[in-house]
This record gives sequence, structure tokens and C-alpha cells, in this order.
Amino acid sequence: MADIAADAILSNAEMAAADRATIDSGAFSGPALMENAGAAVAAAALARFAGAARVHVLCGPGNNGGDGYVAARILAERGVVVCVYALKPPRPDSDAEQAARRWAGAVETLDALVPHAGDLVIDALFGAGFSGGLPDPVKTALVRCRDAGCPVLAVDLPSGVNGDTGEGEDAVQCAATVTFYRKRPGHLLFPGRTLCGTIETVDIDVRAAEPPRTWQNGPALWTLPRHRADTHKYARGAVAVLSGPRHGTGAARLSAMGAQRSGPGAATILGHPDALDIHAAHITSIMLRPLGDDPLAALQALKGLGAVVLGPGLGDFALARRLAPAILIETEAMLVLDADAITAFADDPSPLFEAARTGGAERLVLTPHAGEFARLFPDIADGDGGKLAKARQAADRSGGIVLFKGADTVVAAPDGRAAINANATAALATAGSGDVLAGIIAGLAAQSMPAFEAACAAAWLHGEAGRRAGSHAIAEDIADALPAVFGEIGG
Ligand SMILES: NC(=O)C1=CN([C@@H]2O[C@H](COP(=O)(O)OP(=O)(O)OC[C@H]3O[C@@H](n4cnc5c(N)ncnc54)[C@H](O)[C@@H]3O)[C@@H](O)[C@H]2O)[C@@H](O)CC1
Ligand SMILES: Nc1ncnc2c1ncn2[C@@H]1O[C@H](COP(=O)(O)OP(=O)(O)O)[C@@H](O)[C@H]1O
Ligand SMILES: [K+]
Repeated sequence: MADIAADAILSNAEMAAADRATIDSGAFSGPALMENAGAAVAAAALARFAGAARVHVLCGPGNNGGDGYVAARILAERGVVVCVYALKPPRPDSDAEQAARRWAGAVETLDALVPHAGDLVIDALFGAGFSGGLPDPVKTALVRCRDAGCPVLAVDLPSGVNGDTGEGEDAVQCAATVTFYRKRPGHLLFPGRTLCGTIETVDIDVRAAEPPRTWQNGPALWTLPRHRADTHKYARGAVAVLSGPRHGTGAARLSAMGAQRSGPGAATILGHPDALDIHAAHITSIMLRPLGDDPLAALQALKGLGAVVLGPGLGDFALARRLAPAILIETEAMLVLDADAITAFADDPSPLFEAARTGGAERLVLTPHAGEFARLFPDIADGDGGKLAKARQAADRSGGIVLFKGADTVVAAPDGRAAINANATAALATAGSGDVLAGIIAGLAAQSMPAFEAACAAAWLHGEAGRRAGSHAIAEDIADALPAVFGEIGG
């Protein structure tokens, strides 16, 4: 059986398959895995909530409940005052039923639960097997926990949170969540990420059946470009950014600043002469070129062109519709399509998607926020399945990398790879921050980084830069923080 990197994320189904593969291999029985899981929960309860007067363990009918019975038994053996409540008895002949039999104390119904502020609640009602909405007795019990103000420790997932999507309107806010082997998407996608509290991932000796296709984004996923000592500026790649009109030049400048600080040899802003006059008053090392009557020719004239940013502050939908497919088909540059250039294709995205396929694998990176995503992929946006599945569907349809922005940015490739970004803070929720991100992607792509890796690395670096710039940063500060972030991780 393959083992997989610690930053892999497994869907509920992949996690269940890993459990089954581990059991089928004979390495561990189901009850032994459940014992490991329950012991990890008990250990977390003792370590994090040592002073709890009583521990209330709420058990569901499946294996999540089974983990709860194990934890209850171990805590009671350690002298903790434990009360157990069940929504209903465990499924007959299940591992959970065995675990429940080994719990020697009373089992009450959920309506008997009366938690107090100094108590701890262990939520072992539902985990990976949950779908749909919470039953009413569970909702009532969780509201009681919330009103009592006592901390809740979730087993695997806060009950009511969908492990695949992170959705979970009725789940209670947990202080901590103990999950097993690998995270699920729902631990990182909102609102699940918030509801989990602190997440502890415990290795309970599960072994994966299949190679992963989803990861938590981080430096282990990509390698930043490095340059030889004898390199020169044209060898380091060049980025072009298309400017908006005279009164809309800031976004292009922010993209160019993000690009320039990500390591290529040169960045050039192309635009109409009156817009370039405004740029000239603001910038020094970024080059300026008139777009002229033939924008494609203007781009092709740039030495070492490796990536183009099209869209931030652009304003000109017709130009976007004309230029984007031409860049994909007639140049070798990577195209980062953002903002207005995404909206430009809302009525008919097919020429863009066809050009992405004609232009070859991974030449297009789309960076929509939720509004832009809904304009380009309205049916996918309206569908079920959560942000991860939606980003994957969009990548598959478009033939490009889709970086679906937000507090829980997801990057998806047409071949099914996907990463969820979790290092960004609300510092990034400031006007122009997305323009900087588009520039970083282009800056990395211009240095020959493959598009999926460039998009993932950019999202992570952007998050670190926002963190470093602080909660009151403006977009310029995020760009300015980049060299220190690169310095720190050795880029
Ligand atoms: N061997 C394994 O498979 C292991 C599983 N583990 C635990 O097992 C959990 C998964 O176990 P299960 O697959 O049994 O799933 P769960 O225990 O999460 O839930 C399954 C049960 O809940 C019911 N259910 C689901 N949605 C419902 C809804 N909306 N309303 C009412 N009832 C609903 C199902 O009918 C089923 O009876 C993990 O989260 C983890 O805690 C751990 O013990 C480690 C080993
Ligand atoms: N609460 C948040 N936490 C982390 N990142 C965020 C949050 N809100 C926004 N972001 C990030 O900030 C950037 C905003 O980009 P965008 O919506 O295009 O804004 P703009 O067009 O003003 O640049 C995106 O990278 C997004 O993922
Ligand atoms: K749970």
C-alpha cells in the first residue's frame, strides 16, 4: 500500500477506502483502528481540557460514535467523571457496537444532557459518514452546549460539517477537532475550517490505498525557480501586464509590482499612451510600452516574454475577447486571466476554452473570485458539491488552471489535481490584493514554473505576504512584503 505525504487531503470516500485497505491488509482490524482513534481523542481531552469537571460524550450510530465510546472508557479509566449519551444505539454487528459494549457505564438519551460551563463535551455524533441535515435532537443538544459555554472537542469533524464540502450550518463551534490520518476538505473549507477550532491530525496507522490528488497548499507542493549565478535579465523571463484606461491604471501597476517581486527579469506594462503617462508618474523599474493598433504584435515584440496578465482594471471587454485566445494560440506565454478579462467571456466562454485546449496543456490560469466564477461558470456555481468540486469542474471544462479565490482559495487543474490554501488571512481582503496575486502567478510562470505549481505557490506566497504586512496592509504593502517572504523560504 502506498503511503502518502502528510499534506495530502482525502475525501470522505478516499478516507473510507484507506480505512478498508488498512483493515484488508491485515495490518489492523476495524476495532483496533477505532481503539487508536478513541485513544487519541481521550489523550487530546486530557491534554487540552485537563481541568474539566465532567466530560459529556455524545455518541452517534456509526463509527464516529464508536470512537466516542472508546474515548469515554479510557477517560473513565483515568478517573475522569464521564457521562455518555446516544442519539440511537450503534448499528448492529458494527465495530461501534463492540466499542459500546466495552463501555461499562450508563448510556442516556441526548435530552438528558445538561452541560455546565466547566465541563467538556466530546462530539462523537457524526463524522465522515454524515450527509444532509442534523436530526432535531442533535440540534437541540448542540444548542445546549453552545448556551452552556463549555468547550466542545469534535471527533473527526464537528457533527453536521460535511467532510467533502465544509458546509455545516447547524454545527456547533468547537474548541478543537481531532481527526485521523489525513484531513478532509471540510477541515479547510469554510465554514468547516472555523467550526473545527484547532485541528489535531493524529496518525492512527491507516495506510492510503491510492495516490492523493488533493493537498493542503504549502511549499512541499512546489519548487520555486532558481537562477544560475551567470543568468541575465532576459534568461529570467519577462512579464507583460495590459493596462486599463487613464483613470484605471492602478490595478495593472499592482499586478506588475507583484510580478516583478516574484523574480522574473523584467516586467512591462502595455497600454494606451495617455494611460502610460499616468504610470510613468508612479513607477521606475517597470517598463512602459504603447499597445498600438496591433496588441498581439506589441506583446510579441517583448524579449523573453513568459507570461501575460490580462484583466485587472482593463475595462475593455472587446480587447480581452480578441487578445486572450490570440495569446494562447499565437504565443508561447502563459496567460493569467483575471477580473474584467474573465467577465468579458461571461456570455460565451467557448472561444477561450477552445484556445486553452489548442494552446496546449496548462497555458491558462483563471483567477476568479466567487462573483467572477459565477459569471463564467453559472451552472457549476449553482450546483452542489462545494468549492473544491466546483473548482475541479471549472478546470475540467475550461482546460485551464482555476484559482478560485476567497478566504479558502482552491487551485484546481484539468487533470484533477487540486490544492486548498489555508495560510491566508483577512489582511488580503483589501482592494487590489487580487491584482498583486495575478502578478505573482505571472512572475513565477515567466520563470518556467508550470501553471498549477505557479498558481499554488503564488496563493501561498500571497498569504504569507499578507500575514507579514499585517492586518491593516494595503495592496502595495502585500507586494512590498514579497521579497522578505521569498528570502525566508529560500526562493
Ligand atoms: N475503520 C474505520 O472506518 C474508522 C473510522 N473511524 C471513525 O468513523 C467515522 C466514520 O464512520 P461512519 O462511516 O460509520 O460514519 P458516521 O459515524 O459519521 O455516521 C454514520 C451514521 O450516521 C447516519 N447518518 C448520516 N447522516 C445522517 C443524517 N443527516 N441524519 C441522521 N443520521 C445520519 C448514517 O446512517 C450512519 O448510521 C469517522 O468519522 C471516524 O470518526 C475511526 O474509528 C477510525 C477508523
Ligand atoms: N478573508 C480572507 N482571508 C484570506 N484571503 C482572502 C480573504 N478575503 C479575500 N482574500 C484574498 O484576497 C484576494 C482578493 O482578490 P480580489 O477579490 O480579486 O480583489 P481585488 O479585485 O480588489 O484585487 C484574493 O486572493 C482572495 O483569495
Ligand atoms: K463528530
